[in-house]
Amino acid sequence: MSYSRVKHLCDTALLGRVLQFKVCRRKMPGYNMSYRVLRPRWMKCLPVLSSSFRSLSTQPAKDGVDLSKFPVDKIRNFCIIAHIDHGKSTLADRLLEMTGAIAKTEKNKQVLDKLQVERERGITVKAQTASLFYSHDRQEYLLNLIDTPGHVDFSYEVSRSLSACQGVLLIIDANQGIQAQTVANFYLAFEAQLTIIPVINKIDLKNADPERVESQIEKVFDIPREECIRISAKLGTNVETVLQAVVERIPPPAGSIDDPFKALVFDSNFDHYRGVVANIAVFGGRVKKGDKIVSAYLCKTYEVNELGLLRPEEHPTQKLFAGQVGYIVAGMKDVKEAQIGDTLYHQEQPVEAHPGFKPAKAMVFAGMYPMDQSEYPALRSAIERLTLNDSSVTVQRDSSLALGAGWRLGFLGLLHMEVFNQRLEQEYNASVIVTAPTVPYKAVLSSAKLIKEHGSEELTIVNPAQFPDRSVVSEYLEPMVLGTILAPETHTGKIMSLCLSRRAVQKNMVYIDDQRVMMKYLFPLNEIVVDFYDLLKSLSSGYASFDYENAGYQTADLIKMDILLNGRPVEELTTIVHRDRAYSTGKAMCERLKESIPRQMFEIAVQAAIGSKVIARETIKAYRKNVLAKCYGGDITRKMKLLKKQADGKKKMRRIGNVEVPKDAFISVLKRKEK
Ligand SMILES: Nc1nc2c(ncn2[C@@H]2O[C@H](COP(=O)(O)OP(=O)(O)OP(=O)(O)O)[C@@H](O)[C@H]2O)c(=O)[nH]1
Repeated sequence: MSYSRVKHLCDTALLGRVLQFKVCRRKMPGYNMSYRVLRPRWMKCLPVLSSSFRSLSTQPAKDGVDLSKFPVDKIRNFCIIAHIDHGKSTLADRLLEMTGAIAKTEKNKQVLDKLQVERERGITVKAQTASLFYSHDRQEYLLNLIDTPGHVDFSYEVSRSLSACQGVLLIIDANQGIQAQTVANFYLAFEAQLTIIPVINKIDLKNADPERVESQIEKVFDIPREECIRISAKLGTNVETVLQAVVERIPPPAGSIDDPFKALVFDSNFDHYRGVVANIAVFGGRVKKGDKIVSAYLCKTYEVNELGLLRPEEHPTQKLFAGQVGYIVAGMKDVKEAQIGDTLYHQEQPVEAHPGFKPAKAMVFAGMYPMDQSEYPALRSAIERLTLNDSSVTVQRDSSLALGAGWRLGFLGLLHMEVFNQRLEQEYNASVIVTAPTVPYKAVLSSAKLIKEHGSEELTIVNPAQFPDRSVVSEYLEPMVLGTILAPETHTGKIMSLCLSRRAVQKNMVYIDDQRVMMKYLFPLNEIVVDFYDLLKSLSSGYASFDYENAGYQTADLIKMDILLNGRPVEELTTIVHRDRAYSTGKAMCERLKESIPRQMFEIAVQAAIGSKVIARETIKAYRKNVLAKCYGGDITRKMKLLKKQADGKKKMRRIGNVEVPKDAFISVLKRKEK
């Protein structure tokens, strides 16, 4: 068997089955077995093989399960939503263990957080699906669980996942109580008209106060306290009640097996061997291997090569039926073919397409360039594939004088941008330069010529280098967000002054109980995007939480500020600032750059300028060789001559010297230190 064939089989889990057979025959533990049955040439596949084995060890039962025995009324589709770190992934682990989807071992921790970046950062960034088999009242149920991220930057993942569900488990930490993302996630589920089951987690903690949390839930969400379930996901306390509540309270999906086949693509990723793997929610009918299906988006026909359940690893089955959630591989080789939000139907039975998802609104834009222009094609394909898995990123071609051809990418927030960058490096081995992030400003043009050129009076500016001059603009607009802050009452003073310093306007303030306050502020997005959350956390000793939603645009007095290194403008560091902030921002950026740029053999002048007027300056001193070291005593004029020669040399170097700006300086220059 050839190497590529083995690899292919591993990926399609066929080899997994062959090896499983051998494991059973020789009665050996699956893990070690993999090394024994391999021939030396196959050893190269070990990483892939071991992951196949891991998946085998995590899904012992229900091989070849007949999904037709789960009619729609025996199916429940639900999401787990919560604020960051309230225990979604831990509860998902318990549910997987209790239903036998994974083995109960120490190693099986946060199994749904599969990405390296998720494990390293300890956060979920990607929603993950797992199908569970559960018996209740002597009836077998198929439960499809979707674990979602908690951070505001990934809320698009949450809203998409909700479209495949009829209910949610809203997890709330028994110690921290309701937090900003709890409120935001509650409203997402509420607007989608889903059944909400409040689950109070971490009751094992010493400071847990489930009573208080129940009162908060009653007050803020108007859900009676009797509906709350108290659990400890870590210890498994009362988790069985959660499963029962899922079956009893969440309605089964609508749709019938007799309807024409209709499925919504709610997520997808790219596999090197099989092409696009789409996660689907089947709204009606059934689909099987070999069926000819059509993508409503492109009107292209495909043949189904593989389909199955996610448990949480792929688990191929023969068919998928109405109400079920699973994956499908249909020979889509191009990333553009798998649009998230697309509808799939049978070739002979066209159906009305699902309206799809509202496109994610990018909040932060940054330039992304290859380290070396020769890496451009590889980076382009990496970005295309990663954006398939993360459809909330917008991509536009861009180029810069200094960095060559690249892209301008739009993200939902700074963490989203950092995670995307990290995934590019870890999953695609791509090394990139990311420029200073900016928010999408708008300019209302007054020049008829420009209006004609752009085809509209309003111009959105995602690249500060293209900021139009005041002379051709009647007004500038900046994006606003409505921020929600939840914090202990004792910290409100400090939080209010932080918000004021960010040009925020208070809209509302209510007590959610006798200790915690919920405040609403209207912020200019630019003021919160880089470092606001970190500062809020640090000045509230980690107790405040923050979430925001889009609040349109407002007129603002904006100007473009250039950063010059030795008199040369660095286009990638150009920023758009509010006029009142220009001096303080310019000064802070120069100071930050002074800290981030390493000293070189020549002096570097770091300047911030508006037009031709320099508003701030810092100097990075040159390394200096002691040219007088060998001059023992002697005439002063000789010393002066040596020093002058050195100074002339430095001047020349400074003129021709190229200042290298370190990669991370582009973001760090924008972070402000709060006094
Ligand atoms: N004491 C205690 N700790 C818990 C419990 N449930 C979760 N934790 C801990 O809380 C931390 C966060 O848990 P996660 O499951 O990663 O939380 P999450 O909500 O999935 O986090 P994000 O995906 O980042 O939003 C981990 O250190 C868990 O061990 C619990 O019932 N009791």
